[in-house]
Amino acid sequence: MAAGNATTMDPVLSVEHVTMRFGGLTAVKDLSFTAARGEVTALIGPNGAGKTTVFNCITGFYKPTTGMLRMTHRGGDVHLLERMPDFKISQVGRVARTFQNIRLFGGMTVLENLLVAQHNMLMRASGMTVLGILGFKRYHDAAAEAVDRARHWLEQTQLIDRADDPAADLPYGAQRRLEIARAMCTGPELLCLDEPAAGLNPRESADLNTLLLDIRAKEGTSILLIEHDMSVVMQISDHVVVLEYGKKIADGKPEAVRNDPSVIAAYLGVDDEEVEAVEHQLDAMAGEAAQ
Ligand SMILES: Nc1ncnc2c1ncn2[C@@H]1O[C@H](COP(=O)(O)OP(=O)(O)OP(=O)(O)O)[C@@H](O)[C@H]1O
Repeated sequence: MAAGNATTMDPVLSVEHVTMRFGGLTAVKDLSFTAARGEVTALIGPNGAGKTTVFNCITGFYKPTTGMLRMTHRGGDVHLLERMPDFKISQVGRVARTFQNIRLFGGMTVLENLLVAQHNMLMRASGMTVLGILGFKRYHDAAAEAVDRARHWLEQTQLIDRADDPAADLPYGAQRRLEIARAMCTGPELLCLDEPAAGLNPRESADLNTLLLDIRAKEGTSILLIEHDMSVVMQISDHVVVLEYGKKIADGKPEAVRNDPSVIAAYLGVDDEEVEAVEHQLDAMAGEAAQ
């Protein structure tokens, strides 16, 4: 799917004039961008650019100092995330996330990790335990659905054979997939992934691309991604937003952003005037390599 055009796109998340200050430090400055429904939007930028801070605002870890985070569901319901307590952002806002540093329950089995993720839904079905204790059908149905959903995501992430193993025993790449499975078990409309390819080998990184494209195509889930691995960004993103020192410096299709002089300058740490010379050098090197 093509990157959204701001005037015609169907927005799932609109970040509107968000600023986040920590004391005297402004980590994010008047940031606005839109993530379109059913697309993969990548948030990139050099270290310390403010990417994780944006994620933390979207997912309720921080309340932005100013600005709005408007989540629009498929049915048209609108939720202002900055006004919600963080537990409601997953449950009501239908935003799920993974973390830069994997955060699983290492002592629990792989399957249990996915059932814990559905705890809120099970608690509601249990009438806050009373119906569960009394053995009501509604609770049993919800519990069976939770197991089915967990199995589905274990199959999608190729972890079904490890369902009964402690999560901590999984290899690193499998733990990253389990985090994505766990997030998907909550039925999100927006899946936020903080550096999902970090630490993966090229094969695992390619498998991750396939998994994310499947999630987008089969579930219609919109994805917002922070990623340093440009091969992942360029291969699966429909739309890229670039931050530098908390400010947006580019916003568009991957190929346009990749060739944007201010983005090249931000990544290479050179002034705008020097970018042209650097681009010539890169072109010359690419030409030599092709011969
Ligand atoms: N809780 C906090 N208190 C104070 N400063 C913070 C806090 N969280 C982030 N910052 C600062 O905000 C700025 C942006 O940090 P952030 O982690 O959002 O950047 P990033 O783009 O995600 O970087 P990286 O790619 O290295 O993860 C940095 O200067 C960081 O030190």
